[in-house]
Amino acid sequence: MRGDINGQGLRVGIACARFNEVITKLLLDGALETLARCGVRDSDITVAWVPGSFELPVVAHAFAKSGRCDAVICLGAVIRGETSHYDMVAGQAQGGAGAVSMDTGVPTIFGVLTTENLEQALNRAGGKSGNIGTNAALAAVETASVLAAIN
Ligand SMILES: O=c1[nH]c(NC[C@H](O)[C@H](O)[C@H](O)CO)c([N+](=O)[O-])c(=O)[nH]1
Repeated sequence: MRGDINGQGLRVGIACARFNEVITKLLLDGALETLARCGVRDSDITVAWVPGSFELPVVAHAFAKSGRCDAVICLGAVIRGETSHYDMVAGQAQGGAGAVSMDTGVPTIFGVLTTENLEQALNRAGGKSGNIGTNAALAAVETASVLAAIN
């Protein structure tokens, strides 16, 4: 069984962290462009900005429990050089996103960069290593497709 990347009719919630917005805006741009390429209508996409990656899971959970989202994407950038609590922020974002998926059954995609420095983040936000926002959007559409086939 394989999912496809046909996003027509798919409703997507995106929780995006404002912290390191210079990076997360690029991730969001990549995700939105990819969702459009997959056929997801603009009107079926809701973007919610949160202060930082630590707050992503609670908003992702609200999207998933609303009954109005077939997939949820969490976008953020946690950069070690800027914080002494890097592991806590990154851990909450990762663990929280996974918990939302398992708690609700709504695919909640972890599109949060965890890097050592800004350069590594820029490379993964549309630079030479691609765009994690694009990858997250594709994962959201494909996983929703697989779940639709199973259910
Ligand atoms: O998304 C991030 N939030 C960060 N902190 C804010 C955090 O996510 C919460 O918004 C804050 O702790 C308030 O709860 C970061 N740093 O601290 O460096 C970071 O690198 N990335």
